[in-house]
Amino acid sequence: MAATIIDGKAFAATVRGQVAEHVAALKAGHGIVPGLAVVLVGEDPASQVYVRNKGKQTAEAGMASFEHKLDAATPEAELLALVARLNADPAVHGILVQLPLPAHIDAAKVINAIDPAKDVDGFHISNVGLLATGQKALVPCTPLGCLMMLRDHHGSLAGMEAVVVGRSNIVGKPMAQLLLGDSCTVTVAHSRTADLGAVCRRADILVAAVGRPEMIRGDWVKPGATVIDVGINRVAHPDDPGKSRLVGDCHFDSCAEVAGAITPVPGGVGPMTIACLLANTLTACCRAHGLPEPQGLTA
Ligand SMILES: Nc1nc2c(c(=O)[nH]1)N[C@@H](CN(C=O)c1ccc(C(=O)N[C@@H](CCC(=O)O)C(=O)O)cc1)CN2
Repeated sequence: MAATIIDGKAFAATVRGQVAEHVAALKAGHGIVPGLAVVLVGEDPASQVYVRNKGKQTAEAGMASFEHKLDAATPEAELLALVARLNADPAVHGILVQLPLPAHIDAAKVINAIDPAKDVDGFHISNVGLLATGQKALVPCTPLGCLMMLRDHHGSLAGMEAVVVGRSNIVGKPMAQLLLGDSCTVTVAHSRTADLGAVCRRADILVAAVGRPEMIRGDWVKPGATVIDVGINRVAHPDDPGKSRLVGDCHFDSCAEVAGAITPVPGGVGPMTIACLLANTLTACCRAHGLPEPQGLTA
């Protein structure tokens, strides 16, 4: 294996430490405690784990954590009423509705009901538009985490050729906007791109967010490229089909033989998602109170 492993778990701990320092200063200097409200509808096991971790890490950073767990059959109107209450609550600076939502709820309607200034997921159409037009926005946490890791590894990204594989609203599209903002030359590819391998081989920075286990293999990677694997896919264990294991969208061993640097799964992009959620909550709090934003924790 030739590649440097980009340790997202360690980097996320550093980011959380920086957030905690800012939070302590806000408390000491201004008596302000940033607050994050997380809303979970239903009992999806993975979502329950993510929401529990969000609450724990929010409290560890010194922020106030408000958890709202609703029954899977909660009517959409009830969820919208909760969002309206959180929008009006001055102790809440960030609101996150855990996805996916049950099928009877219109996720876009709920997301767009969140006050954009409290939309720490960066999914509200106002934040999407602000990011797309290069204005100050709240930025989706997973692509923000990828950008932080890339800046940390490379310094400047200007002039680099970036290929993002995946076109989701949560990762692919905002990732492309962020890389453009850092002056990369950006291609957005996807599962139906013609000769996807040849497109990927152009990339100095290859971001895989296509949701297909181990689809990208080493012969699609340009020698020395930086590979950011956003995929989190649970697959059967090869030695014991009764057990499962997590793999990314990249075939780690073959990609690591060719890449210059690569994020592992688990322990790469995933932990950065929650660290950036804390960073966004801090940013939203500072903006709400007209205070300077933390440096290095925003796009
Ligand atoms: N409202 C939102 N919903 C969802 C988001 C989001 O950003 N906002 N993202 C994902 C889930 N997610 C956070 O919510 C998330 C996913 C994965 C991880 C993580 O740390 N993964 C670990 C592995 C965890 C495991 O063992 O299963 C890793 O990659 O190392 C954190 C957060 C969908 N919903």
